[in-house]
Amino acid sequence: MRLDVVTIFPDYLAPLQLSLIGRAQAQGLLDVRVHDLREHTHDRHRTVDDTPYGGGAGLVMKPGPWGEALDAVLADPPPGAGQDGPVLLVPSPVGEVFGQRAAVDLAAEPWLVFACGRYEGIDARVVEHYRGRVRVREVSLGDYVLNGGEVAVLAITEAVVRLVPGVVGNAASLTEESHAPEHDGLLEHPAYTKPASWRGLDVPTVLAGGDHGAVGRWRRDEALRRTASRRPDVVARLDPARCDARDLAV
Ligand SMILES: COc1ccc2nc(C(=O)O)sc2c1
Repeated sequence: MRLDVVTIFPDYLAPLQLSLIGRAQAQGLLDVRVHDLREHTHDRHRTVDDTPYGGGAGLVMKPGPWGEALDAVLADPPPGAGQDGPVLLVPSPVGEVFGQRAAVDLAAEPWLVFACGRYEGIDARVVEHYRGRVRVREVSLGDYVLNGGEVAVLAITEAVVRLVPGVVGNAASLTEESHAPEHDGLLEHPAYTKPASWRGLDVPTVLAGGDHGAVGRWRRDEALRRTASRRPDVVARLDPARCDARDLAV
């Protein structure tokens, strides 16, 4: 997978060189390229923003530098980019809320390009223009507002890249996690390790009993109970063929 990130704060993306994502690059599973938007300005002050048409507070990112930056990225496709080209992801408070389903879909893409906005956002014509050239998805981490897209890029990249085959050592663990489609999107059951008793709190006896069937049932019940009590929105979109009200009445 190739990831391109265009930003005015390249150093913000330094964590992509660490840990799991850094290791994926060393293994050749991932090619991350961070581009400084200011390299596509031509004035002495390297200006990337200006006042909004129609007035109002704040500044809007100019379309010119974005057009040059994204054109330069698109002009250098990775091998295997395919006919569809990249998915252009634009983190934004007005975007679709990013979730595990989107992470799974994006993990199957050979090429993702992120456009990190700052200030009051990017001139709307940039998204409009590129919708005619590539698949564009405006995405938000949730119903709150950050100062820019970089934090969202770090979160989305981690959620997506860990699903790329070979990146996580034990791929089986991915199917048992919260929100995993293989886990019906439920929240994960509680986890325990040694010692069996800690500060008067004991590990549930079923987990130490060696009855794998009973452990599996206990874990499923705990996942259903947690999901029902904490995430009614997740319950609302469960597949009734796999989880019905009886299951949730645990
Ligand atoms: C100007 O660029 C921004 C500003 C706020 C913001 N908030 C996000 C979020 O996911 O909450 S993405 C994002 C991008």
